[in-house]
Amino acid sequence: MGGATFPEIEGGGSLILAWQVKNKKVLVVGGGEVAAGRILNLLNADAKVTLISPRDGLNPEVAYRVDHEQVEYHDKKFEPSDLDDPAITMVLTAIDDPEASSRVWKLCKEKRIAANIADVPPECDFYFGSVHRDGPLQIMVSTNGNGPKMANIVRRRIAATLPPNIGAAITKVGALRKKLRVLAPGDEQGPKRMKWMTKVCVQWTLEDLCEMSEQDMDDLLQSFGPDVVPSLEELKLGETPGQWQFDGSFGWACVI
Ligand SMILES: C[C@@]1(CC(=O)O)C2=NC(=C\c3[nH]c(c(CCC(=O)O)c3CC(=O)O)Cc3[nH]c(c(CC(=O)O)c3CCC(=O)O)/C=C3\N/C(=C\2)[C@@H](CCC(=O)O)[C@]3(C)CC(=O)O)/[C@H]1CCC(=O)O
Ligand SMILES: NC(=O)c1ccc[n+]([C@@H]2O[C@H](COP(=O)([O-])OP(=O)(O)OC[C@H]3O[C@@H](n4cnc5c(N)ncnc54)[C@H](O)[C@@H]3O)[C@@H](O)[C@H]2O)c1
Repeated sequence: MGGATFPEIEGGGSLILAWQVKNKKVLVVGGGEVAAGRILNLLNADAKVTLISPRDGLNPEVAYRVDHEQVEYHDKKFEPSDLDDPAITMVLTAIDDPEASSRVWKLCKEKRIAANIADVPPECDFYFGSVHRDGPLQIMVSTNGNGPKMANIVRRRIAATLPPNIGAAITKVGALRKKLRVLAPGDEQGPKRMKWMTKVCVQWTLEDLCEMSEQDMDDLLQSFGPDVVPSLEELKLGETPGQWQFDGSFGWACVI
Protein backbone atom coordinates (compact mmCIF):
# COMPACT_ATOMS: atom_id res chain seq x y z
CA MET A 1 0.00 0.00 0.00
CA GLY A 2 1.18 3.56 -0.66
CA GLY A 3 2.01 6.00 2.08
CA ALA A 4 -1.10 8.15 1.55
CA THR A 5 -2.64 9.59 4.69
CA PHE A 6 -6.21 10.79 4.80
CA PRO A 7 -8.07 12.89 7.39
CA GLU A 8 -9.15 11.03 10.52
CA ILE A 9 -12.92 10.91 10.99
CA GLU A 10 -14.08 12.97 13.97
CA GLY A 11 -17.79 12.25 14.35
CA GLY A 12 -20.25 14.28 16.38
CA GLY A 13 -20.19 17.37 14.14
CA SER A 14 -22.91 18.89 11.95
CA LEU A 15 -22.89 19.26 8.21
CA ILE A 16 -22.66 23.04 7.86
CA LEU A 17 -24.31 24.24 4.66
CA ALA A 18 -25.59 27.47 3.18
CA TRP A 19 -29.23 26.55 2.51
CA GLN A 20 -30.67 28.40 -0.48
CA VAL A 21 -34.21 29.26 0.61
CA LYS A 22 -34.70 32.11 -1.87
CA ASN A 23 -38.37 32.19 -2.99
CA LYS A 24 -39.04 28.98 -1.06
CA LYS A 25 -41.87 28.70 1.40
CA VAL A 26 -40.89 28.46 5.07
CA LEU A 27 -43.43 28.11 7.85
CA VAL A 28 -42.72 29.83 11.18
CA VAL A 29 -44.89 28.86 14.14
CA GLY A 30 -44.87 31.33 17.04
CA GLY A 31 -44.28 35.07 16.98
CA GLY A 32 -42.15 35.85 20.04
CA GLU A 33 -38.56 36.99 20.46
CA VAL A 34 -36.99 33.83 19.08
CA ALA A 35 -39.31 33.91 16.06
CA ALA A 36 -38.26 37.52 15.41
CA GLY A 37 -34.65 36.35 14.95
CA ARG A 38 -35.67 33.39 12.79
CA ILE A 39 -37.83 35.63 10.56
CA LEU A 40 -35.00 38.14 10.11
CA ASN A 41 -32.62 35.35 9.06
CA LEU A 42 -35.19 33.98 6.63
CA LEU A 43 -36.00 37.34 5.06
CA ASN A 44 -32.29 38.09 4.70
CA ALA A 45 -32.09 34.82 2.76
CA ASP A 46 -35.04 35.92 0.53
CA ALA A 47 -37.36 33.16 1.74
CA LYS A 48 -41.15 33.41 1.47
CA VAL A 49 -42.21 33.36 5.10
CA THR A 50 -45.60 32.21 6.36
CA LEU A 51 -46.21 32.99 10.03
CA ILE A 52 -48.73 31.28 12.26
CA SER A 53 -49.19 32.87 15.66
CA PRO A 54 -52.03 34.55 17.58
CA ARG A 55 -51.90 38.35 17.22
CA ASP A 56 -51.88 39.00 20.98
CA GLY A 57 -48.56 37.14 21.44
CA LEU A 58 -46.63 38.94 18.71
CA ASN A 59 -43.37 40.58 19.72
CA PRO A 60 -43.00 44.19 18.41
CA GLU A 61 -40.47 43.20 15.73
CA VAL A 62 -42.68 40.37 14.46
CA ALA A 63 -45.71 42.71 14.52
CA TYR A 64 -43.68 45.13 12.38
CA ARG A 65 -42.93 42.37 9.82
CA VAL A 66 -46.63 41.52 9.72
CA ASP A 67 -47.79 45.14 9.43
CA HIS A 68 -45.30 45.78 6.62
CA GLU A 69 -46.42 42.62 4.82
CA GLN A 70 -42.93 41.16 4.90
CA VAL A 71 -44.51 37.84 5.85
CA GLU A 72 -47.77 36.08 5.04
CA TYR A 73 -49.62 36.09 8.32
CA HIS A 74 -52.27 33.84 9.88
CA ASP A 75 -53.64 35.09 13.19
CA LYS A 76 -54.26 31.72 14.87
CA LYS A 77 -52.73 28.80 16.69
CA PHE A 78 -51.06 26.03 14.74
CA GLU A 79 -53.27 23.33 13.20
CA PRO A 80 -52.07 20.16 11.42
CA SER A 81 -53.66 21.33 8.14
CA ASP A 82 -51.09 24.19 8.12
CA LEU A 83 -48.60 21.63 6.86
CA ASP A 84 -50.75 20.49 3.92
CA ASP A 85 -49.13 22.83 1.40
CA PRO A 86 -46.53 20.68 -0.44
CA ALA A 87 -44.52 23.84 -1.22
CA ILE A 88 -43.37 24.09 2.42
CA THR A 89 -39.66 23.29 2.49
CA MET A 90 -38.91 24.00 6.13
CA VAL A 91 -40.72 24.53 9.41
CA LEU A 92 -39.40 26.53 12.36
CA THR A 93 -41.24 26.60 15.65
CA ALA A 94 -40.53 29.04 18.46
CA ILE A 95 -43.45 28.61 20.83
CA ASP A 96 -43.69 28.55 24.59
CA ASP A 97 -45.70 25.31 24.61
CA PRO A 98 -43.51 22.16 24.58
CA GLU A 99 -46.41 19.78 23.89
CA ALA A 100 -47.62 21.78 20.89
CA SER A 101 -43.97 21.93 19.69
CA SER A 102 -43.65 18.15 19.84
CA ARG A 103 -46.88 17.71 17.91
CA VAL A 104 -45.57 19.96 15.12
CA TRP A 105 -42.31 18.00 15.07
CA LYS A 106 -44.08 14.61 14.74
CA LEU A 107 -46.25 15.90 11.91
CA CYS A 108 -43.19 17.30 10.12
CA LYS A 109 -41.49 13.92 10.38
CA GLU A 110 -44.58 12.17 8.96
CA LYS A 111 -44.49 14.59 6.05
CA ARG A 112 -40.69 14.51 5.77
CA ILE A 113 -40.38 18.28 6.16
CA ALA A 114 -37.12 19.54 7.68
CA ALA A 115 -37.80 21.25 11.01
CA ASN A 116 -36.18 23.18 13.85
CA ILE A 117 -38.01 23.15 17.16
CA ALA A 118 -36.36 25.95 19.18
CA ASP A 119 -35.11 24.73 22.53
CA VAL A 120 -35.60 21.02 21.79
CA PRO A 121 -32.34 19.76 20.27
CA PRO A 122 -33.53 16.13 19.75
CA GLU A 123 -36.40 17.55 17.67
CA CYS A 124 -34.24 19.49 15.24
CA ASP A 125 -33.14 18.36 11.78
CA PHE A 126 -30.77 21.31 11.89
CA TYR A 127 -29.60 23.80 14.50
CA PHE A 128 -29.24 27.50 14.07
CA GLY A 129 -25.85 29.06 14.75
CA SER A 130 -24.45 32.43 15.62
CA VAL A 131 -23.96 34.34 12.37
CA HIS A 132 -21.75 37.26 11.36
CA ARG A 133 -22.88 39.02 8.17
CA ASP A 134 -21.02 41.56 6.05
CA GLY A 135 -22.60 41.87 2.60
CA PRO A 136 -22.14 38.54 0.83
CA LEU A 137 -19.96 37.18 3.63
CA GLN A 138 -21.57 35.03 6.31
CA ILE A 139 -19.73 33.24 9.07
CA MET A 140 -21.65 30.79 11.20
CA VAL A 141 -20.41 29.42 14.49
CA SER A 142 -21.93 26.26 15.93
CA THR A 143 -21.07 24.54 19.18
CA ASN A 144 -23.30 21.63 18.17
CA GLY A 145 -25.67 22.16 21.06
CA ASN A 146 -22.98 22.49 23.71
CA GLY A 147 -23.12 26.20 24.41
CA PRO A 148 -25.21 28.65 22.35
CA LYS A 149 -23.89 31.60 24.34
CA MET A 150 -20.34 30.39 23.62
CA ALA A 151 -21.23 30.40 19.90
CA ASN A 152 -22.23 34.06 20.28
CA ILE A 153 -18.94 34.88 22.05
CA VAL A 154 -16.78 33.07 19.46
CA ARG A 155 -18.67 34.70 16.60
CA ARG A 156 -18.10 38.18 18.00
CA ARG A 157 -14.41 37.45 18.56
CA ILE A 158 -13.98 36.24 14.98
CA ALA A 159 -15.85 39.26 13.62
CA ALA A 160 -13.59 41.61 15.59
CA THR A 161 -10.50 40.21 13.80
CA LEU A 162 -11.89 40.75 10.29
CA PRO A 163 -10.86 43.70 8.14
CA PRO A 164 -13.77 46.15 7.86
CA ASN A 165 -13.68 46.03 4.05
CA ILE A 166 -13.78 42.25 3.62
CA GLY A 167 -17.48 42.19 2.60
CA ALA A 168 -16.97 44.96 0.04
CA ALA A 169 -13.93 43.16 -1.39
CA ILE A 170 -15.94 39.95 -1.78
CA THR A 171 -18.72 41.88 -3.54
CA LYS A 172 -16.15 43.07 -6.10
CA VAL A 173 -14.77 39.55 -6.55
CA GLY A 174 -18.33 38.35 -7.19
CA ALA A 175 -18.80 40.98 -9.92
CA LEU A 176 -15.46 40.10 -11.50
CA ARG A 177 -16.30 36.37 -11.51
CA LYS A 178 -19.61 37.11 -13.26
CA LYS A 179 -17.83 39.10 -15.97
CA LEU A 180 -15.27 36.31 -16.34
CA ARG A 181 -18.06 33.76 -16.90
CA VAL A 182 -19.36 35.96 -19.74
CA LEU A 183 -15.90 36.34 -21.25
CA ALA A 184 -14.99 32.66 -20.95
CA PRO A 185 -18.26 30.75 -20.59
CA GLY A 186 -17.28 27.24 -21.65
CA ASP A 187 -17.07 24.29 -19.24
CA GLU A 188 -13.72 23.43 -20.80
CA GLN A 189 -12.42 26.80 -19.55
CA GLY A 190 -13.31 25.92 -15.93
CA PRO A 191 -9.81 24.97 -14.73
CA LYS A 192 -8.32 28.08 -16.38
CA ARG A 193 -11.00 30.32 -14.86
CA MET A 194 -10.48 28.88 -11.41
CA LYS A 195 -6.69 29.19 -11.55
CA TRP A 196 -6.92 32.80 -12.70
CA MET A 197 -9.52 33.83 -10.12
CA THR A 198 -7.49 32.18 -7.38
CA LYS A 199 -4.45 34.21 -8.44
CA VAL A 200 -6.42 37.48 -8.41
CA CYS A 201 -7.75 36.77 -4.89
CA VAL A 202 -4.32 35.83 -3.56
CA GLN A 203 -2.33 38.61 -5.23
CA TRP A 204 -4.64 41.59 -4.84
CA THR A 205 -4.97 43.34 -1.50
CA LEU A 206 -8.44 43.82 0.00
CA GLU A 207 -8.03 47.56 -0.50
CA ASP A 208 -7.31 47.11 -4.20
CA LEU A 209 -10.25 44.74 -4.62
CA CYS A 210 -12.55 47.29 -2.95
CA GLU A 211 -11.24 50.06 -5.16
CA MET A 212 -11.61 48.07 -8.40
CA SER A 213 -13.97 49.89 -10.80
CA GLU A 214 -15.98 48.37 -13.66
CA GLN A 215 -13.30 49.67 -16.02
CA ASP A 216 -10.53 48.12 -13.89
CA MET A 217 -12.40 44.81 -14.07
CA ASP A 218 -12.62 44.99 -17.85
CA ASP A 219 -8.93 45.88 -18.04
CA LEU A 220 -7.96 43.11 -15.65
CA LEU A 221 -9.98 40.58 -17.62
CA GLN A 222 -7.74 41.26 -20.59
CA SER A 223 -5.01 39.41 -18.71
CA PHE A 224 -7.16 36.28 -18.62
CA GLY A 225 -5.16 33.78 -20.57
CA PRO A 226 -1.53 34.57 -19.91
CA ASP A 227 -0.46 33.18 -16.59
CA VAL A 228 0.14 36.63 -15.10
CA VAL A 229 -2.21 38.78 -13.08
CA PRO A 230 -1.35 42.49 -13.15
CA SER A 231 -1.72 44.51 -9.97
CA LEU A 232 -4.23 47.37 -9.75
CA GLU A 233 -1.35 49.83 -9.91
CA GLU A 234 -0.01 48.23 -13.09
CA LEU A 235 -3.49 48.28 -14.61
CA LYS A 236 -3.87 51.96 -13.89
CA LEU A 237 -0.42 52.69 -15.33
CA GLY A 238 -1.31 50.61 -18.36
CA GLU A 239 1.61 48.24 -17.93
CA THR A 240 1.96 44.72 -16.57
CA PRO A 241 4.75 42.40 -15.56
CA GLY A 242 6.09 39.47 -17.54
CA GLN A 243 5.37 38.90 -21.15
CA TRP A 244 1.92 40.49 -21.07
CA GLN A 245 1.48 44.08 -22.26
CA PHE A 246 -1.60 46.22 -21.82
CA ASP A 247 -1.96 48.38 -24.90
CA GLY A 248 -4.45 50.81 -23.40
CA SER A 249 -7.30 49.74 -25.69
CA PHE A 250 -10.54 48.19 -24.53
CA GLY A 251 -10.13 45.21 -26.84
CA TRP A 252 -7.87 42.22 -26.37
CA ALA A 253 -4.27 42.74 -25.35
CA CYS A 254 -1.56 41.02 -27.36
CA VAL A 255 0.73 38.38 -25.93
CA ILE A 256 4.23 39.01 -27.24
C1 LIG B 1 -26.69 30.35 18.29
C2 LIG B 1 -28.17 30.64 18.50
C3 LIG B 1 -28.75 30.88 17.12
C4 LIG B 1 -30.21 31.24 17.10
O1 LIG B 1 -31.03 30.68 17.86
O2 LIG B 1 -30.51 32.11 16.26
C5 LIG B 1 -28.78 29.46 19.24
N1 LIG B 1 -29.10 29.81 20.48
C6 LIG B 1 -28.82 31.13 20.70
C7 LIG B 1 -28.89 31.78 21.95
C8 LIG B 1 -29.25 31.19 23.21
N2 LIG B 1 -30.02 30.10 23.39
C9 LIG B 1 -30.14 29.84 24.74
C10 LIG B 1 -29.39 30.84 25.45
C11 LIG B 1 -29.22 30.93 26.98
C12 LIG B 1 -27.76 30.64 27.40
C13 LIG B 1 -27.27 29.24 27.08
O3 LIG B 1 -27.97 28.25 27.38
O4 LIG B 1 -26.14 29.13 26.53
C14 LIG B 1 -28.85 31.68 24.48
C15 LIG B 1 -27.94 32.89 24.70
C16 LIG B 1 -28.65 34.19 24.51
O5 LIG B 1 -29.90 34.24 24.46
O6 LIG B 1 -27.91 35.17 24.45
C17 LIG B 1 -30.96 28.78 25.32
C18 LIG B 1 -31.06 27.47 24.65
N3 LIG B 1 -30.75 27.16 23.35
C19 LIG B 1 -30.99 25.83 23.13
C20 LIG B 1 -31.54 25.30 24.33
C21 LIG B 1 -31.98 23.87 24.51
C22 LIG B 1 -30.89 22.98 25.01
O7 LIG B 1 -29.68 23.30 24.99
O8 LIG B 1 -31.27 21.86 25.43
C23 LIG B 1 -31.57 26.33 25.28
C24 LIG B 1 -32.06 26.30 26.72
C25 LIG B 1 -31.03 25.75 27.68
C26 LIG B 1 -31.55 25.64 29.08
O9 LIG B 1 -32.75 25.49 29.29
O10 LIG B 1 -30.70 25.69 29.98
C27 LIG B 1 -30.76 25.13 21.93
C28 LIG B 1 -30.21 25.60 20.74
N4 LIG B 1 -29.82 26.88 20.54
C29 LIG B 1 -29.17 26.96 19.36
C30 LIG B 1 -28.82 28.16 18.72
C31 LIG B 1 -28.89 25.61 18.80
C32 LIG B 1 -27.46 25.18 19.17
C33 LIG B 1 -26.38 26.15 18.69
C34 LIG B 1 -25.02 25.86 19.19
O11 LIG B 1 -24.80 24.98 20.04
O12 LIG B 1 -24.07 26.48 18.70
C35 LIG B 1 -29.95 24.76 19.53
C36 LIG B 1 -29.47 23.34 19.88
C37 LIG B 1 -31.18 24.53 18.66
C38 LIG B 1 -31.69 25.75 17.93
O13 LIG B 1 -32.42 26.53 18.55
O14 LIG B 1 -31.40 25.88 16.72
C39 LIG B 1 -28.44 31.83 19.46
C40 LIG B 1 -27.26 32.84 19.64
C41 LIG B 1 -27.21 33.79 18.48
C42 LIG B 1 -26.36 34.98 18.76
O15 LIG B 1 -26.62 35.75 19.67
O16 LIG B 1 -25.40 35.16 18.01
N1 LIG C 1 -32.96 28.19 20.67
C1 LIG C 1 -32.81 29.39 21.19
O1 LIG C 1 -31.96 30.12 20.78
C2 LIG C 1 -33.72 29.84 22.27
C3 LIG C 1 -33.38 30.97 23.02
C4 LIG C 1 -34.30 31.40 23.97
C5 LIG C 1 -35.52 30.73 24.11
N2 LIG C 1 -35.79 29.62 23.38
C6 LIG C 1 -37.08 28.90 23.47
O2 LIG C 1 -37.85 29.15 22.31
C7 LIG C 1 -39.24 29.19 22.61
C8 LIG C 1 -39.85 30.54 22.23
O3 LIG C 1 -39.20 31.56 22.98
P1 LIG C 1 -39.70 33.07 22.89
O4 LIG C 1 -38.85 33.84 23.83
O5 LIG C 1 -39.78 33.48 21.49
O6 LIG C 1 -41.16 32.89 23.52
P2 LIG C 1 -42.37 33.93 23.56
O7 LIG C 1 -43.20 33.54 24.74
O8 LIG C 1 -41.87 35.30 23.43
O9 LIG C 1 -43.16 33.60 22.24
C9 LIG C 1 -43.93 32.47 22.04
C10 LIG C 1 -44.82 32.74 20.83
O10 LIG C 1 -45.46 31.51 20.45
C11 LIG C 1 -46.85 31.80 20.21
N3 LIG C 1 -47.57 30.51 20.37
C12 LIG C 1 -47.76 29.82 21.51
N4 LIG C 1 -48.45 28.67 21.24
C13 LIG C 1 -48.68 28.67 19.90
C14 LIG C 1 -49.32 27.78 19.01
N5 LIG C 1 -49.87 26.63 19.44
N6 LIG C 1 -49.37 28.08 17.69
C15 LIG C 1 -48.82 29.23 17.23
N7 LIG C 1 -48.18 30.10 18.04
C16 LIG C 1 -48.13 29.84 19.35
C17 LIG C 1 -47.20 32.87 21.21
O11 LIG C 1 -48.38 33.56 20.83
C18 LIG C 1 -45.94 33.75 21.10
O12 LIG C 1 -46.03 34.59 19.96
C19 LIG C 1 -39.33 28.88 24.11
O13 LIG C 1 -39.53 27.49 24.24
C20 LIG C 1 -37.97 29.29 24.63
O14 LIG C 1 -37.61 28.58 25.80
C21 LIG C 1 -34.90 29.19 22.46
